[in-house]
Amino acid sequence: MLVCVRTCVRACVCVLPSAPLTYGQQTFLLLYLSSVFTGSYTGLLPDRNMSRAADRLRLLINHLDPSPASIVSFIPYTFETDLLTPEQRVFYEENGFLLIKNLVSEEDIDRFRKAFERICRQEVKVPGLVVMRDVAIAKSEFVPDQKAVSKLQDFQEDPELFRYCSLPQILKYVECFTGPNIMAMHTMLINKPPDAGKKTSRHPMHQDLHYFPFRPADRIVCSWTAMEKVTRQNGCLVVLPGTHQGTLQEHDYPEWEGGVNKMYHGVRGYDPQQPRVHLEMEKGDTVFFHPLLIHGSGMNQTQGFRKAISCHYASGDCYYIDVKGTTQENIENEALDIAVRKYGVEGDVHFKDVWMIRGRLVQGERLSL
Ligand SMILES: CCCCCCCCCCCCCCCCC(=O)SCCNC(=O)CCNC(=O)[C@H](O)C(C)(C)COP(=O)(O)OP(=O)(O)OC[C@H]1O[C@@H](n2cnc3c(N)ncnc32)[C@H](O)[C@@H]1OP(=O)(O)O
Ligand SMILES: Nc1ncnc2c1ncn2[C@@H]1O[C@H](COP(=O)(O)OP(=O)(O)OP(=O)(O)O)[C@@H](O)[C@H]1O
Ligand SMILES: O=C(O)CCC(=O)C(=O)O
Ligand SMILES: [Fe+2]
Ligand SMILES: [Mg+2]
Repeated sequence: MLVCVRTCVRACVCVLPSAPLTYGQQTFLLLYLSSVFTGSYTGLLPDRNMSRAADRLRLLINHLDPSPASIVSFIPYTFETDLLTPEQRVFYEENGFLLIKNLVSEEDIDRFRKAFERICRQEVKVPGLVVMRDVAIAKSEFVPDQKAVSKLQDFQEDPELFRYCSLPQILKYVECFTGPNIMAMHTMLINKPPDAGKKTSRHPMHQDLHYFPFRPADRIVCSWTAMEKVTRQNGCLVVLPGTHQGTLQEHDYPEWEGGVNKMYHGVRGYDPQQPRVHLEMEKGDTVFFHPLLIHGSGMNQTQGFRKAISCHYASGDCYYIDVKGTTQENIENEALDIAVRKYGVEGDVHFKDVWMIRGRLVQGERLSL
């Protein structure tokens, strides 16, 4: 029983037997729950919900004896809505991702592709947009423009591309993870190029939370939509199921001979022997994943550019944290260097400002982000 409580802590409350727990088991569970609620656990609740959390804890305590089964509805990773089936909720709890087939229409994806091409042809100028070239291409000789782009970052000011972030069918899922107040914090269109022979088209295994100076992690989710069929051949997403239950790890540039793209940090000491899952997807399929889930993508061994569009969402009542003195300090410094160059601001700019100015409300109220 205790093992069950410890390993499936988040889901355990939904599988607790209705038989009364022993005194020791109750103590363990209560200690665990209170560490969750007081924030010593990574998946802590937002500050402003503390009093509600305390009420809930009191409620749980009252319910524990004699009937622990009455705390059935407490599943912290997802919210109860009419959308997710119990199987889908449990799948996300256990694996840290959820794949929904055929969520975005062909028509929408074709429109995003056209908007992307207009940007590559430099027919539109989008404020704040970062166009990234693959490091192998950037360092080689002339490459025609459309083919040189490996990633668009920060398309929040392009109305057509940003439509992706507000698609009602996406937001309905996002709400299950963030709750009703939703901020689009980071936008990306990835145009993974055919590998130029140096394996630079790989994206090292990482946790997206490394880049984010806001919490709680459990109220952040990424949606990633395949804009065409993605396979192991053209470098689909690779995930390590269940790693979202761990903590944020140290990230660094991997030591790759052929070079690594700017800011492509990987988890330090990545063990390639760990069981991984390749997420092959059809055009329009969408995966939602937790920011602690370790993921990356392999090299693109085809001649096509593998396209995907994505957005990171966070609950409007997430709050910023100071990452000084944490494992995230290295990415903060890099991001601030780029921000100083990009926005031409000196001195008093903070990591959180870089996020605050890019975040956009897509549903409900903008609270602390
Ligand atoms: C305000 C922005 C700050 C941002 C902050 C915060 C975080 C962003 C990530 C959020 C993450 C969310 C989730 C997880 C995401 C994981 C990722 O995807 S991380 C990777 C994201 N990558 C970036 O954000 C990189 C952004 N790119 C850039 O800033 C630029 O494209 C650039 C790499 C700085 C290149 O600038 P540019 O001026 O356009 O390029 P050039 O003048 O041609 O080259 C200058 C110099 O840089 C070399 N170079 C070019 N491309 C690359 C590359 N891809 N990788 C490494 N180096 C590159 C180029 O060779 C030149 O070098 P030289 O030595 O001077 O010749
Ligand atoms: N040292 C490392 N640090 C972080 N991530 C790594 C490291 N080495 C490989 N990876 C990542 O592991 C994932 C798997 O990559 P890789 O290209 O080796 O295999 P694959 O494409 O999944 O399968 P295969 O090429 O065998 O068909 C990719 O995300 C890759 O970037
Ligand atoms: O599309 C990919 O290759 C992975 C992108 C990714 O994980 C990221 O940018 O955070
Ligand atoms: Fe990522
Ligand atoms: Mg590969």
